[in-house]
Amino acid sequence: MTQATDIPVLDWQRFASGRDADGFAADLGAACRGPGFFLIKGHGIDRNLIKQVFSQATDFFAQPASVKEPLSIYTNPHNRGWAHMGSEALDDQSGVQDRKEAFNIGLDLPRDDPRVQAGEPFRGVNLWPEEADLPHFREVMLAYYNAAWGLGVALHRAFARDLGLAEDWFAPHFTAPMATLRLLSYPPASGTAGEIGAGAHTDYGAVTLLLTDGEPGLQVRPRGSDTWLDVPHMDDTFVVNIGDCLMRWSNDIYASSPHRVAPPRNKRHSVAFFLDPNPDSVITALPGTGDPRYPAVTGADYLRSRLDATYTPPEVS
Ligand SMILES: O=C(O)CCC(=O)C(=O)O
Ligand SMILES: [Fe+2]
Repeated sequence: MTQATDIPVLDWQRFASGRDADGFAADLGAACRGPGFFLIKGHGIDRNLIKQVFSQATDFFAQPASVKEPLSIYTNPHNRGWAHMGSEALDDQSGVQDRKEAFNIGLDLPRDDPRVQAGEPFRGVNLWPEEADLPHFREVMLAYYNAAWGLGVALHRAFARDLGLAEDWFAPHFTAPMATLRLLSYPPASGTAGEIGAGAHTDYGAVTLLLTDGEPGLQVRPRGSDTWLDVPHMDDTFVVNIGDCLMRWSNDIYASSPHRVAPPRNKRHSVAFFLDPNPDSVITALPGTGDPRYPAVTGADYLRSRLDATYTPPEVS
């Protein structure tokens, strides 16, 4: 088996026209079978919107903990809100907590949405900072959430093509997804032995669209390799990686590769958009991929099981 040792850069504009004239889907498929990580340029999301997301994130994290505390993810069973430093260990076997803080929003539903009223899993309302503190936060995050959702769904047209399916095969699975927009902030390394920004893990959903700020730290260990590669940062380019759901859907044809964030030299911000499927989507081997290697699981059950392993319950006082 050939082993990919680098992370390809792909130009989305080769596919965005709707015609796959020069084999973009096959190049994308090769990246998904190899490292499971690639960079996407020509993504079509407004550069200015991306700048605003980073600047709102900087302002959000700069607030004192007492202001962020009411938004704690612990007050919310739907994976929304603020995760304080030390609340998470993405490598749940390591016993080492990640040195980062984060803020999540999900699909924005009103309080009177029947799914919210019924208490369906991952169907909560978003938690927002006070408008007086961050007046544009909500509008910027929602605009970006929708743009990233659109790009993530569009990418699945190319995955489907590569996997020999109708291009719209995945569309019904992302109509009301458990997608999470997560702002991340990593403090500079303290120099303590064994510390980690984010422990080694695979992502849980179908695909992750990541924006980085240029401060190094992200590393990937491609399938079949025991070497950690630095994931490069390119201006106005997404780092995209395959998550467990798409690996399971593709019956291991695509790789959901372990990655981690080494403690950065300087403060580091990143913005992850995790595109998980609809909660009731059943993830089972796609047609034509052979005997299933995994039992069928719903999107919601899979995400719940992984989140439960990752979070440290708050101390009971
Ligand atoms: O911050 C990053 O660059 C990656 C974060 C990550 O892998 C995650 O939160 O799942
Ligand atoms: Fe990740």
